Amino acid sequence: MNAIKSEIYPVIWKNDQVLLIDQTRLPNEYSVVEISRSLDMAQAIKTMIVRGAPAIGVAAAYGMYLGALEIETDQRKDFLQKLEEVAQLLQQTRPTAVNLFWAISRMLKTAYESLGTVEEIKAILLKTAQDIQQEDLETCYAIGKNGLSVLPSEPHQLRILTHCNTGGLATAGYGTALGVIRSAWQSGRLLRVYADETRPRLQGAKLTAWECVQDNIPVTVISDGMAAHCMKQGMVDAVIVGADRIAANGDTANKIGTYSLAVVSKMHSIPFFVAAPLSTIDFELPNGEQIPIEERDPVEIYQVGKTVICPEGADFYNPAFDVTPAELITAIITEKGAFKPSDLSLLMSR
Ligand SMILES: CSC[C@H]1O[C@H](OP(=O)(O)O)[C@H](O)[C@@H]1O
Repeated sequence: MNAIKSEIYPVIWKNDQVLLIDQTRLPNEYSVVEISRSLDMAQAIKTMIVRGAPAIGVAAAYGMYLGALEIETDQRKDFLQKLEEVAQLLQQTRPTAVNLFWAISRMLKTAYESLGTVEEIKAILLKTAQDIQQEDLETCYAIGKNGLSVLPSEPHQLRILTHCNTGGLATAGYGTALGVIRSAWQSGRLLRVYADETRPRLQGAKLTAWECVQDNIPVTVISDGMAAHCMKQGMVDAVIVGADRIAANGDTANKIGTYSLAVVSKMHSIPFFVAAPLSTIDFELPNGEQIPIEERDPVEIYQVGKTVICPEGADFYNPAFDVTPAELITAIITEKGAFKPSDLSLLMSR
């Protein structure tokens, strides 16, 4: 079997600060940003210093605690009112990943349900943020294990294509889709990963490739446009991606480019899996039509590094996510097991 390192934790609580791996500087520079204020945490999420649906949920939870520390009152009502303002600040950072809103709601619920003093509430908020982080790490290990049970049985060593980054950097650690890939590697079930570079922010080329190299997992980086060709050439046995928001019927919002991967996978009868924690499922949304799709600054399209690659006069469109219809998804792998999209309702209130 194969050993892995997988000690990549993008968010660390240490000495009354949050330490974030600066994911905008990887893979060329491993640097850590120290966050002590809720405003700085909001900025870190918006600028993608920390990114990845579960990871921004964990980051937002600590952002709520940092915001609570900034509230200087011992009056419960006043404290809760100001904590709502911190929640709004963090909710305005990125609209698609439901994990962010789930984590903020859980922190607010904790505060409202706590009957102690303001100081006692603050202490419980820290514990809740730490619980959210630990639970997500354990969830990723469970997703990794559950993913093994649905991977194709042949060939024994699989060639798995993935999109964007869904590893330790995108979660509390270990990863969702990349967590399944790690588990396959540890079990001797993986031959190679094909990582879409994932324009425009290049999370695949920069982050997934970096995580695979850290764990000595064979990885081939391809441009997004090559995925269909690789499938047509018979180079891919399965596709596994993450998710930012899954509607109740299984429609899934994920990094832009996921939908086209699903269409081509269907065309070539290649199983297409989504790996995500229950905190990514939005049971209040009946289908994917209402999932808010973040549109980011066009500079991400027309500038690569410091080089402008497009002429003056061109227009730009930069949606950060797209929605894959449930009928294109073979199974959704969660910490509770793998489910057909049509069976997601079995997971409600689990
Ligand atoms: C563990 S799934 C992470 C999910 O989030 C990513 O988006 P972003 O890099 O913009 O935060 C991408 O959609 C991944 O699939």
